[in-house]
Amino acid sequence: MSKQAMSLLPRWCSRIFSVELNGAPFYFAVKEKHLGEDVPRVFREVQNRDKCYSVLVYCSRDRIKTAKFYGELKDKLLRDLPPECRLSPMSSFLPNVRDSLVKGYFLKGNSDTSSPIERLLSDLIQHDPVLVCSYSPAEDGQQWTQHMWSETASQVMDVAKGYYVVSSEAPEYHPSTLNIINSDVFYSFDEAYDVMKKCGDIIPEAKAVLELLPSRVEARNKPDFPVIVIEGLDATGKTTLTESLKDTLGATLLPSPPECLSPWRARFDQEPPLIRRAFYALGNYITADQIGREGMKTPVIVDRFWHSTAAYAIATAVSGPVCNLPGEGSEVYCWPSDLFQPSLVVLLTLDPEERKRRLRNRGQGKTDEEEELDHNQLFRLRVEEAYRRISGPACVTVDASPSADRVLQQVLLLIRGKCHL
Ligand SMILES: Nc1ncnc2c1ncn2[C@@H]1O[C@H](COP(=O)(O)OP(=O)(O)O)[C@@H](O)[C@H]1O
Ligand SMILES: Nc1ccn([C@@H]2O[C@H](COP(=O)(O)OP(=O)(O)O)[C@@H](O)[C@H]2O)c(=O)n1
Repeated sequence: MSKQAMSLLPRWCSRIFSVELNGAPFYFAVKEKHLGEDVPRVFREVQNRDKCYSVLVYCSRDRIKTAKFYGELKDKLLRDLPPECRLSPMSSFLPNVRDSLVKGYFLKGNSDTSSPIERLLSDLIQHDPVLVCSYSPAEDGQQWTQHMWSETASQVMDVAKGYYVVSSEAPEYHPSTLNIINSDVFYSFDEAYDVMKKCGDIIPEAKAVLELLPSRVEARNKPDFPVIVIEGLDATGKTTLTESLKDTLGATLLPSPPECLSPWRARFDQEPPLIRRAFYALGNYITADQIGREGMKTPVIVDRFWHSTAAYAIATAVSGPVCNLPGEGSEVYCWPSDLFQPSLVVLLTLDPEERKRRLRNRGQGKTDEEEELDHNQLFRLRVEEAYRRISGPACVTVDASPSADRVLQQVLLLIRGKCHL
């Protein structure tokens, strides 16, 4: 077993494991002895002949490589595993301990598929940063045990001792919230810059992005004119409103991410969250630099800014219902201390049905496939709630369902009240 895998072991029995089945997490722990505890539900539903496995990707010191590998692992498993094998997202963590989350997959196969699955896992453990365990019924037939695999120079074998798997309560903090800071959301220019810089060797476009960045985050004077950010989900009317505000106020309109990043956006959208989110975070600093210049001449309207970066990142990192989000007031929702703070942030909200209607009218209604609807609904609710929880500045919610002109008037009232325009 590699040194890095060994480093996960000392607190192995303090770790909780979570398997996500149909979007719901099932938690279990491992113990050296069992005292008649319940068999975890994940295993209770498994048929007699079935065998289960877990593949966890442990974090090497090279975060970029780990993030890339995690994304590639899913593709590899889906491609190479027998089609009957069921693959579910899985994680292991120390309850409520920051940065303790390791992610992976839970595999369920039957006796017909165990040989090809085990061949694939043997190959993985020898070449990649993974920790593999298999799960099978214990001798008494009542309990299930976890056996950790170990790779030696020539073969893969079970570590002799098995651990019993027992049911575990849901932790206070949803596991996916443990690693958000500086992996999904960046709270300073330097943290995001560091990720982009390290990407330079494997993603040539990262170098081009670095060249577009302001040479340093300058402590500019506050712009003379107000800076107003318009936020909201796709099709809530941001483009319509920002164009009208620009004309009405004689303002400069800046999109975020800035136009200079457009050629690279599709490229970074394909990357794992660590890299993708660093790209968007850096975009805000470019926009902030532009705000600093334009805000000396005219009012500035910004189409999306840090609220979007953080809210989408948090809502994607966390799965399930809104209650899984980090609680209100969590440091996760704090504004980066080195990022320009706008005078006003307006969040446009819209009834889901009306939003869908506007998406359809714009000719982009194809994402609303029935089977995805539930998932999207929860995602939408998480984004909106994360928007509302972000502070420093917090956003002011405006109902975007009235006519475009009435929404404009409503926002102008807010601007005049807050920014003395
Ligand atoms: N207040 C409004 N009432 C009705 N339709 C609107 C309103 N604002 C925008 N729209 C229409 O809804 C669609 C989405 O608006 P858009 O401004 O492109 O949203 P976003 O920039 O937030 O994606 C467009 O077809 C637009 O004409
Ligand atoms: N400042 C920004 C703007 C967008 N984004 C990301 O861009 C996506 C939304 O872009 P979009 O193309 O749907 O935006 P619009 O079509 O609404 O302008 C979200 O996934 C956000 O994560 C960001 O992270 N930071």
